[in-house]
Amino acid sequence: MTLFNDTDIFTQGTAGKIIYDLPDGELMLIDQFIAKPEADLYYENLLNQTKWRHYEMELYNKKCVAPRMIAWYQDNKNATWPAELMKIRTQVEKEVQDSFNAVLLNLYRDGNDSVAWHSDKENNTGQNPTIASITFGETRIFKLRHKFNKELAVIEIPLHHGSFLLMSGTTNTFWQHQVPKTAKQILPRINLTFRQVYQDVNFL
Ligand SMILES: O=C(O)CCC(=O)C(=O)O
Ligand SMILES: [Fe+2]
Repeated sequence: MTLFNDTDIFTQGTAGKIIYDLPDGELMLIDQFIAKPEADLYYENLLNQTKWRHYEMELYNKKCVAPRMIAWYQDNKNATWPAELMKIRTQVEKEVQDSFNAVLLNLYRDGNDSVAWHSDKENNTGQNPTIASITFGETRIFKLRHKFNKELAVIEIPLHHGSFLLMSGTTNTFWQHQVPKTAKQILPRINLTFRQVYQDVNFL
């Protein structure tokens, strides 16, 4: 017998926009960008309807499987975008006043799933990409560290259900980010990162 829905326990931060005073970058957070009832529906839909798959990558000439599941949509490439993803993309584009043509979906099944330190500046997103990140489900800590100035403290941002984080300007040139593992017993978290890509992305 289920006494409550999983989504009942997902918390949202205090509504509002935070613009971080980030040296060498631009970072903005909007908690409750997507209101709870809607965020709950998106969570259920994306969790159950997405064709999640493993992401294999090469690390030091060895094949590894990333500790999370992924999916990828790109205009004019694979399958058409599901209606829910398109709705979120439109809402994000309206807020950012910019357009995106691709989205990477990440599923962190539990506390063992994570993403290691990296920058999103890849060949196919050009210099200084704008990355718009939406979170549904369990809150996880998003960390940022400066690549060169080790005197700057690591920044820790809890990304709540329905939150929106925007990394722009030179953020991805000067900063790396990660979502560390946690020993806590937690439910899944879904993260969507909308991007503008200039070439075919073949890893997906
Ligand atoms: O899950 C997150 O919040 C970050 C995901 C990420 O860094 C990425 O997809 O490049
Ligand atoms: Fe990233």
